[in-house]
Amino acid sequence: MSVNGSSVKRVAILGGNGFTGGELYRLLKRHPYFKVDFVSSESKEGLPLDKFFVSSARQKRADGGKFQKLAALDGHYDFIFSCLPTGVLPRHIDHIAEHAEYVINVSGDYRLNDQELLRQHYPESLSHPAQGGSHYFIPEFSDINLEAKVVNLPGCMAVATIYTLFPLLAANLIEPRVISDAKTGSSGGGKASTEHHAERAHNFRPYKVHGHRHRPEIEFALQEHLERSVELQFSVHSLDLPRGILVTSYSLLKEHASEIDVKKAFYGAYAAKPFVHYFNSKNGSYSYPMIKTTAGTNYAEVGAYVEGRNCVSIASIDNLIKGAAGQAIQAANLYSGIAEEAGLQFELEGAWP
Ligand SMILES: NC(=O)C1=CN([C@@H]2O[C@H](COP(=O)(O)OP(=O)(O)OC[C@H]3O[C@@H](n4cnc5c(N)ncnc54)[C@H](OP(=O)(O)O)[C@@H]3O)[C@@H](O)[C@H]2O)C=CC1
Ligand SMILES: CC(=O)N[C@@H](CCC(=O)OP(=O)(O)O)C(=O)O
Repeated sequence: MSVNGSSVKRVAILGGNGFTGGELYRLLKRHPYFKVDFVSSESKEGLPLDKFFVSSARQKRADGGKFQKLAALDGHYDFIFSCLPTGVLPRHIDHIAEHAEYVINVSGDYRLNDQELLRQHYPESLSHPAQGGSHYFIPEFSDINLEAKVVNLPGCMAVATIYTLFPLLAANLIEPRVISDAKTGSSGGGKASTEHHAERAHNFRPYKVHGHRHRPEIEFALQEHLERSVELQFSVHSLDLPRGILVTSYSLLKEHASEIDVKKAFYGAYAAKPFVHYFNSKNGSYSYPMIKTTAGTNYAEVGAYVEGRNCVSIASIDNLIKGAAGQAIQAANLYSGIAEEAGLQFELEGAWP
Protein backbone atom coordinates (compact mmCIF):
# COMPACT_ATOMS: atom_id res chain seq x y z
CA MET A 1 0.00 0.00 0.00
CA SER A 2 1.50 3.45 -0.75
CA VAL A 3 0.57 7.10 -0.34
CA ASN A 4 2.27 9.85 -2.41
CA GLY A 5 4.88 7.29 -3.46
CA SER A 6 5.85 6.60 0.16
CA SER A 7 4.82 3.21 1.47
CA VAL A 8 2.36 3.37 4.34
CA LYS A 9 3.73 1.58 7.41
CA ARG A 10 1.68 -0.71 9.65
CA VAL A 11 2.00 0.25 13.30
CA ALA A 12 0.69 -1.03 16.63
CA ILE A 13 0.32 0.66 20.03
CA LEU A 14 0.72 -1.36 23.23
CA GLY A 15 -0.83 0.21 26.33
CA GLY A 16 -3.16 2.31 24.23
CA ASN A 17 -5.54 3.00 27.10
CA GLY A 18 -2.88 4.97 28.98
CA PHE A 19 -1.82 8.60 28.83
CA THR A 20 1.13 8.14 26.47
CA GLY A 21 -0.65 5.45 24.42
CA GLY A 22 -3.73 7.61 24.02
CA GLU A 23 -1.60 10.58 22.95
CA LEU A 24 0.19 8.38 20.46
CA TYR A 25 -3.14 7.24 18.97
CA ARG A 26 -4.29 10.86 18.69
CA LEU A 27 -1.12 11.87 16.84
CA LEU A 28 -0.86 8.77 14.64
CA LYS A 29 -4.46 9.25 13.44
CA ARG A 30 -3.20 12.30 11.56
CA HIS A 31 0.10 10.80 10.36
CA PRO A 32 0.34 10.63 6.54
CA TYR A 33 2.42 7.45 6.38
CA PHE A 34 1.64 5.40 9.52
CA LYS A 35 -1.56 3.34 9.83
CA VAL A 36 -2.60 2.08 13.27
CA ASP A 37 -3.74 -1.54 12.88
CA PHE A 38 -3.57 -2.76 16.50
CA VAL A 39 -4.04 -1.11 19.91
CA SER A 40 -3.78 -3.11 23.11
CA SER A 41 -5.56 -2.69 26.41
CA GLU A 42 -6.08 -5.39 29.04
CA SER A 43 -9.13 -3.66 30.52
CA LYS A 44 -10.85 -2.13 27.46
CA GLU A 45 -10.83 -5.13 25.09
CA GLY A 46 -13.60 -4.86 22.47
CA LEU A 47 -14.32 -1.13 22.90
CA PRO A 48 -14.19 0.89 19.65
CA LEU A 49 -11.07 3.06 19.67
CA ASP A 50 -12.67 6.08 18.02
CA LYS A 51 -15.51 6.16 20.54
CA PHE A 52 -13.17 5.68 23.52
CA PHE A 53 -10.64 8.43 22.78
CA VAL A 54 -11.77 12.02 23.28
CA SER A 55 -9.60 13.00 20.30
CA SER A 56 -11.76 11.01 17.87
CA ALA A 57 -15.10 10.57 19.69
CA ARG A 58 -16.63 13.58 17.88
CA GLN A 59 -15.90 12.28 14.39
CA LYS A 60 -19.13 11.14 12.76
CA ARG A 61 -17.77 7.81 11.50
CA ALA A 62 -15.63 5.61 13.74
CA ASP A 63 -12.95 4.34 11.33
CA GLY A 64 -10.54 2.87 13.87
CA GLY A 65 -10.65 -0.71 15.16
CA LYS A 66 -11.28 -1.99 18.68
CA PHE A 67 -8.98 -2.46 21.64
CA GLN A 68 -7.49 -5.95 21.78
CA LYS A 69 -5.55 -7.73 24.48
CA LEU A 70 -1.77 -7.82 24.12
CA ALA A 71 -1.93 -11.60 23.73
CA ALA A 72 -3.90 -11.12 20.49
CA LEU A 73 -0.95 -9.37 18.80
CA ASP A 74 -0.32 -11.18 15.54
CA GLY A 75 1.00 -10.49 12.01
CA HIS A 76 3.90 -8.15 11.22
CA TYR A 77 4.24 -4.45 12.00
CA ASP A 78 6.85 -1.99 10.79
CA PHE A 79 6.72 -0.31 14.23
CA ILE A 80 5.24 -1.51 17.49
CA PHE A 81 5.09 1.47 19.88
CA SER A 82 5.25 0.29 23.48
CA CYS A 83 3.57 2.54 26.04
CA LEU A 84 3.33 -0.20 28.66
CA PRO A 85 4.13 0.48 32.32
CA THR A 86 7.74 0.07 33.33
CA GLY A 87 8.56 -3.61 33.73
CA VAL A 88 5.80 -4.95 31.45
CA LEU A 89 7.49 -4.85 28.02
CA PRO A 90 10.36 -7.13 29.12
CA ARG A 91 7.91 -9.79 30.30
CA HIS A 92 6.45 -9.96 26.78
CA ILE A 93 9.48 -8.95 24.71
CA ASP A 94 9.91 -12.24 22.85
CA HIS A 95 6.25 -12.33 21.75
CA ILE A 96 6.25 -8.64 20.82
CA ALA A 97 9.61 -8.59 19.03
CA GLU A 98 8.67 -11.45 16.69
CA HIS A 99 5.85 -9.31 15.28
CA ALA A 100 7.88 -6.08 14.89
CA GLU A 101 10.46 -4.71 12.53
CA TYR A 102 11.25 -2.29 15.38
CA VAL A 103 9.84 -1.80 18.87
CA ILE A 104 9.72 1.93 19.70
CA ASN A 105 9.69 2.03 23.49
CA VAL A 106 8.79 5.02 25.68
CA SER A 107 9.17 3.24 29.02
CA GLY A 108 12.41 3.09 30.92
CA ASP A 109 13.00 -0.62 30.26
CA TYR A 110 16.27 -1.37 28.39
CA ARG A 111 17.42 2.28 28.55
CA LEU A 112 20.36 1.66 30.84
CA ASN A 113 23.13 -0.90 30.34
CA ASP A 114 24.78 -0.79 33.77
CA GLN A 115 23.91 -4.06 35.52
CA GLU A 116 23.74 -2.56 39.03
CA LEU A 117 21.55 0.34 37.88
CA LEU A 118 19.31 -2.09 36.01
CA ARG A 119 18.98 -4.21 39.16
CA GLN A 120 18.00 -1.07 41.08
CA HIS A 121 15.65 0.61 38.60
CA TYR A 122 14.66 -1.86 35.85
CA PRO A 123 15.11 -5.43 37.15
CA GLU A 124 12.72 -6.88 34.53
CA SER A 125 15.11 -5.69 31.78
CA LEU A 126 17.78 -7.86 33.41
CA SER A 127 15.65 -10.97 33.72
CA HIS A 128 14.19 -10.63 30.20
CA PRO A 129 16.92 -9.24 27.90
CA ALA A 130 15.92 -7.90 24.49
CA GLN A 131 17.19 -10.64 22.16
CA GLY A 132 17.47 -8.39 19.10
CA GLY A 133 19.40 -5.78 21.07
CA SER A 134 18.31 -2.28 22.16
CA HIS A 135 19.43 1.25 21.33
CA TYR A 136 19.01 4.50 23.31
CA PHE A 137 17.79 7.10 20.81
CA ILE A 138 17.52 10.88 21.26
CA PRO A 139 16.00 12.08 17.96
CA GLU A 140 18.12 15.28 17.90
CA PHE A 141 21.45 13.70 18.79
CA SER A 142 21.61 9.92 18.30
CA ASP A 143 22.66 7.90 15.29
CA ILE A 144 20.18 5.37 13.92
CA ASN A 145 21.09 1.74 14.69
CA LEU A 146 19.18 -0.47 12.26
CA GLU A 147 20.58 -3.61 13.91
CA ALA A 148 18.86 -3.08 17.29
CA LYS A 149 15.26 -4.31 17.55
CA VAL A 150 14.23 -2.11 20.51
CA VAL A 151 14.57 1.66 20.13
CA ASN A 152 14.45 3.32 23.56
CA LEU A 153 13.40 6.93 23.84
CA PRO A 154 14.67 8.99 26.81
CA GLY A 155 12.56 9.60 29.89
CA CYS A 156 10.55 12.81 29.76
CA MET A 157 12.52 14.68 32.43
CA ALA A 158 15.75 13.10 31.19
CA VAL A 159 15.34 14.43 27.64
CA ALA A 160 14.47 17.92 28.85
CA THR A 161 17.57 17.93 31.08
CA ILE A 162 19.73 16.65 28.23
CA TYR A 163 18.54 19.57 26.07
CA THR A 164 19.83 21.99 28.75
CA LEU A 165 23.29 20.40 29.02
CA PHE A 166 24.18 18.84 25.65
CA PRO A 167 25.42 22.06 23.92
CA LEU A 168 27.48 23.14 26.95
CA LEU A 169 29.23 19.77 27.24
CA ALA A 170 29.65 19.31 23.48
CA ALA A 171 31.55 22.62 23.39
CA ASN A 172 33.42 21.78 26.60
CA LEU A 173 32.23 25.01 28.25
CA ILE A 174 31.31 23.88 31.78
CA GLU A 175 32.79 22.14 34.82
CA PRO A 176 31.51 18.57 35.28
CA ARG A 177 29.49 19.30 38.45
CA VAL A 178 25.93 20.29 37.49
CA ILE A 179 22.68 20.77 39.42
CA SER A 180 19.36 20.26 37.59
CA ASP A 181 15.88 20.53 38.97
CA ALA A 182 12.84 19.24 37.10
CA LYS A 183 9.22 20.31 37.59
CA THR A 184 6.56 18.08 36.08
CA GLY A 185 2.82 17.96 35.61
CA SER A 186 0.67 15.18 37.01
CA SER A 187 0.19 13.23 33.76
CA GLY A 188 3.88 12.28 34.06
CA GLY A 189 2.90 9.69 36.63
CA GLY A 190 0.49 7.94 34.27
CA LYS A 191 -3.17 7.01 34.60
CA ALA A 192 -2.32 4.48 37.32
CA SER A 193 -1.02 7.24 39.63
CA THR A 194 -2.70 6.99 43.05
CA GLU A 195 -2.06 10.62 44.03
CA HIS A 196 -5.30 12.31 45.15
CA HIS A 197 -6.34 15.63 43.59
CA ALA A 198 -6.60 17.17 47.06
CA GLU A 199 -2.90 16.40 47.64
CA ARG A 200 -1.75 17.89 44.35
CA ALA A 201 -4.06 20.83 43.75
CA HIS A 202 -2.77 24.30 44.75
CA ASN A 203 0.50 22.69 45.71
CA PHE A 204 4.08 22.66 44.44
CA ARG A 205 6.26 20.08 46.15
CA PRO A 206 9.43 18.02 45.78
CA TYR A 207 8.72 14.34 45.19
CA LYS A 208 12.22 12.95 44.70
CA VAL A 209 15.07 15.08 46.03
CA HIS A 210 17.60 12.31 45.44
CA GLY A 211 17.55 8.88 43.79
CA HIS A 212 15.42 9.53 40.70
CA ARG A 213 16.19 6.99 37.98
CA HIS A 214 16.54 9.75 35.39
CA ARG A 215 19.76 10.98 37.01
CA PRO A 216 21.88 7.95 36.00
CA GLU A 217 20.12 7.93 32.64
CA ILE A 218 21.14 11.53 31.93
CA GLU A 219 24.75 10.87 33.00
CA PHE A 220 24.82 7.72 30.83
CA ALA A 221 23.34 9.51 27.80
CA LEU A 222 25.82 12.41 27.97
CA GLN A 223 28.75 10.03 28.47
CA GLU A 224 27.67 7.81 25.59
CA HIS A 225 27.05 10.68 23.13
CA LEU A 226 29.77 13.13 24.14
CA GLU A 227 32.26 11.12 26.16
CA ARG A 228 31.86 13.74 28.85
CA SER A 229 31.38 12.60 32.44
CA VAL A 230 28.95 14.72 34.44
CA GLU A 231 28.43 14.70 38.22
CA LEU A 232 24.73 15.51 38.20
CA GLN A 233 22.65 16.44 41.23
CA PHE A 234 19.01 15.98 40.23
CA SER A 235 15.79 16.75 42.12
CA VAL A 236 12.21 16.54 40.85
CA HIS A 237 9.09 18.43 41.86
CA SER A 238 5.35 18.07 41.24
CA LEU A 239 3.38 20.91 39.67
CA ASP A 240 -0.35 21.53 39.97
CA LEU A 241 -1.04 21.12 36.26
CA PRO A 242 -1.70 18.16 34.00
CA ARG A 243 0.96 18.54 31.30
CA GLY A 244 4.40 20.03 31.09
CA ILE A 245 7.97 19.79 32.28
CA LEU A 246 10.37 22.62 32.99
CA VAL A 247 13.99 21.78 33.81
CA THR A 248 16.45 24.35 35.14
CA SER A 249 20.16 23.42 35.09
CA TYR A 250 22.85 25.32 36.98
CA SER A 251 26.45 24.96 35.85
CA LEU A 252 29.81 26.77 36.23
CA LEU A 253 31.54 27.96 33.07
CA LYS A 254 35.15 27.03 32.61
CA GLU A 255 37.62 29.92 32.88
CA HIS A 256 37.99 30.19 29.08
CA ALA A 257 34.26 30.17 28.33
CA SER A 258 32.21 33.30 27.59
CA GLU A 259 28.53 34.16 27.14
CA ILE A 260 29.12 34.33 23.38
CA ASP A 261 30.53 30.80 23.46
CA VAL A 262 27.35 29.63 25.21
CA LYS A 263 25.08 31.34 22.67
CA LYS A 264 27.07 29.86 19.78
CA ALA A 265 26.93 26.39 21.35
CA PHE A 266 23.15 26.48 21.78
CA TYR A 267 22.52 28.06 18.37
CA GLY A 268 24.80 25.49 16.72
CA ALA A 269 23.19 22.56 18.52
CA TYR A 270 19.57 23.47 17.72
CA ALA A 271 19.44 25.70 14.61
CA ALA A 272 18.78 22.69 12.35
CA LYS A 273 16.56 20.78 14.81
CA PRO A 274 12.91 21.23 13.82
CA PHE A 275 11.48 20.62 17.29
CA VAL A 276 13.89 22.43 19.59
CA HIS A 277 13.40 26.20 19.69
CA TYR A 278 16.35 28.13 21.16
CA PHE A 279 15.68 31.62 22.52
CA ASN A 280 18.73 33.56 21.31
CA SER A 281 17.34 37.06 21.60
CA LYS A 282 15.08 39.05 23.86
CA ASN A 283 12.95 40.36 20.98
CA GLY A 284 9.96 38.17 21.55
CA SER A 285 7.06 38.83 23.88
CA TYR A 286 8.76 36.46 26.27
CA SER A 287 12.43 35.46 26.63
CA TYR A 288 12.37 32.29 28.71
CA PRO A 289 11.09 28.78 28.01
CA MET A 290 7.81 28.13 29.74
CA ILE A 291 5.26 25.35 30.02
CA LYS A 292 2.31 27.30 28.62
CA THR A 293 3.93 27.70 25.20
CA THR A 294 5.07 24.09 24.78
CA ALA A 295 2.16 22.16 26.34
CA GLY A 296 0.12 20.59 23.52
CA THR A 297 2.98 20.80 21.01
CA ASN A 298 5.97 18.66 20.02
CA TYR A 299 8.34 21.58 20.60
CA ALA A 300 11.02 21.92 23.22
CA GLU A 301 11.89 25.49 24.20
CA VAL A 302 15.46 26.02 25.37
CA GLY A 303 17.32 29.04 26.75
CA ALA A 304 20.75 29.70 28.33
CA TYR A 305 21.61 32.70 30.50
CA VAL A 306 25.08 33.70 31.76
CA GLU A 307 26.17 35.95 34.61
CA GLY A 308 29.89 35.86 35.23
CA ARG A 309 30.80 32.16 35.31
CA ASN A 310 27.28 31.11 36.34
CA CYS A 311 25.25 29.51 33.56
CA VAL A 312 21.54 28.78 33.89
CA SER A 313 20.04 26.70 31.07
CA ILE A 314 16.33 25.93 30.84
CA ALA A 315 14.14 23.61 28.77
CA SER A 316 10.39 23.14 28.67
CA ILE A 317 8.42 20.34 26.95
CA ASP A 318 5.05 18.65 27.01
CA ASN A 319 5.80 15.39 28.84
CA LEU A 320 3.25 13.38 26.84
CA ILE A 321 4.26 14.73 23.42
CA LYS A 322 7.92 15.79 23.17
CA GLY A 323 8.59 13.69 26.29
CA ALA A 324 6.94 10.55 24.94
CA ALA A 325 4.52 10.12 21.99
CA GLY A 326 5.93 12.93 19.84
CA GLN A 327 9.58 11.90 20.19
CA ALA A 328 8.52 8.31 19.53
CA ILE A 329 6.99 9.39 16.20
CA GLN A 330 10.09 11.46 15.43
CA ALA A 331 12.14 8.28 15.94
CA ALA A 332 9.85 6.22 13.67
CA ASN A 333 9.97 8.95 11.02
CA LEU A 334 13.78 8.97 11.11
CA TYR A 335 13.96 5.16 11.05
CA SER A 336 11.60 5.22 8.03
CA GLY A 337 13.78 7.71 6.17
CA ILE A 338 10.91 10.25 5.95
CA ALA A 339 10.80 13.85 7.17
CA GLU A 340 11.31 14.04 10.94
CA GLU A 341 8.35 16.44 11.13
CA ALA A 342 5.84 14.13 9.41
CA GLY A 343 2.57 14.06 11.33
CA LEU A 344 3.88 16.34 14.10
CA GLN A 345 3.11 19.89 13.02
CA PHE A 346 -0.19 20.87 14.53
CA GLU A 347 -2.64 23.31 13.00
CA LEU A 348 -3.15 25.25 16.23
CA GLU A 349 0.49 25.99 17.00
CA GLY A 350 1.26 28.81 19.37
CA ALA A 351 -2.05 29.40 21.13
CA TRP A 352 -1.66 32.24 23.66
CA PRO A 353 -2.55 32.72 26.50
N1 LIG B 1 3.32 9.89 31.46
C1 LIG B 1 4.38 10.46 30.93
O1 LIG B 1 4.49 11.70 30.84
C2 LIG B 1 5.50 9.60 30.43
C3 LIG B 1 5.54 8.24 30.69
N2 LIG B 1 6.59 7.50 30.23
C4 LIG B 1 6.64 6.05 30.47
O2 LIG B 1 5.78 5.43 29.51
C5 LIG B 1 5.16 4.28 30.07
C6 LIG B 1 3.63 4.44 30.01
O3 LIG B 1 3.33 5.60 30.76
P1 LIG B 1 1.82 6.14 30.87
O4 LIG B 1 1.14 6.11 29.56
O5 LIG B 1 1.90 7.43 31.60
O6 LIG B 1 1.16 5.03 31.81
P2 LIG B 1 -0.41 4.72 32.05
O7 LIG B 1 -0.49 4.08 33.40
O8 LIG B 1 -1.22 5.94 31.77
O9 LIG B 1 -0.75 3.63 30.91
C7 LIG B 1 -0.23 2.33 30.98
C8 LIG B 1 -1.02 1.47 30.04
O10 LIG B 1 -0.63 0.09 30.09
C9 LIG B 1 -1.76 -0.78 30.30
N3 LIG B 1 -1.28 -1.85 31.21
C10 LIG B 1 -1.14 -1.76 32.54
N4 LIG B 1 -0.66 -2.92 33.04
C11 LIG B 1 -0.52 -3.77 31.98
C12 LIG B 1 -0.07 -5.12 31.83
N5 LIG B 1 0.35 -5.82 32.89
N6 LIG B 1 -0.05 -5.67 30.60
C13 LIG B 1 -0.46 -4.94 29.53
N7 LIG B 1 -0.89 -3.66 29.59
C14 LIG B 1 -0.91 -3.09 30.81
C15 LIG B 1 -2.85 0.10 30.91
O11 LIG B 1 -4.18 -0.12 30.49
P3 LIG B 1 -4.93 -1.51 30.55
O12 LIG B 1 -4.84 -1.91 31.98
O13 LIG B 1 -6.30 -1.24 30.04
O14 LIG B 1 -4.14 -2.39 29.62
C16 LIG B 1 -2.49 1.48 30.30
O15 LIG B 1 -3.11 1.51 29.03
C17 LIG B 1 5.68 4.16 31.50
O16 LIG B 1 6.80 3.31 31.54
C18 LIG B 1 6.13 5.60 31.82
O17 LIG B 1 7.12 5.64 32.80
C19 LIG B 1 7.59 8.03 29.46
C20 LIG B 1 7.57 9.37 29.16
C21 LIG B 1 6.56 10.26 29.64
C1 LIG C 1 5.38 12.73 37.46
C2 LIG C 1 6.06 11.40 37.38
O1 LIG C 1 5.80 10.50 38.15
N1 LIG C 1 6.97 11.23 36.36
C3 LIG C 1 7.65 9.97 36.21
C4 LIG C 1 8.54 10.09 34.98
C5 LIG C 1 7.82 9.59 33.74
C6 LIG C 1 8.86 8.97 32.86
O2 LIG C 1 9.47 9.56 32.01
O3 LIG C 1 9.12 7.71 33.21
P1 LIG C 1 10.11 6.71 32.47
O4 LIG C 1 11.45 6.98 33.03
O5 LIG C 1 9.58 5.37 32.81
O6 LIG C 1 10.07 7.01 30.99
C7 LIG C 1 8.56 9.67 37.38
O7 LIG C 1 9.01 10.63 37.99
O8 LIG C 1 8.86 8.50 37.56
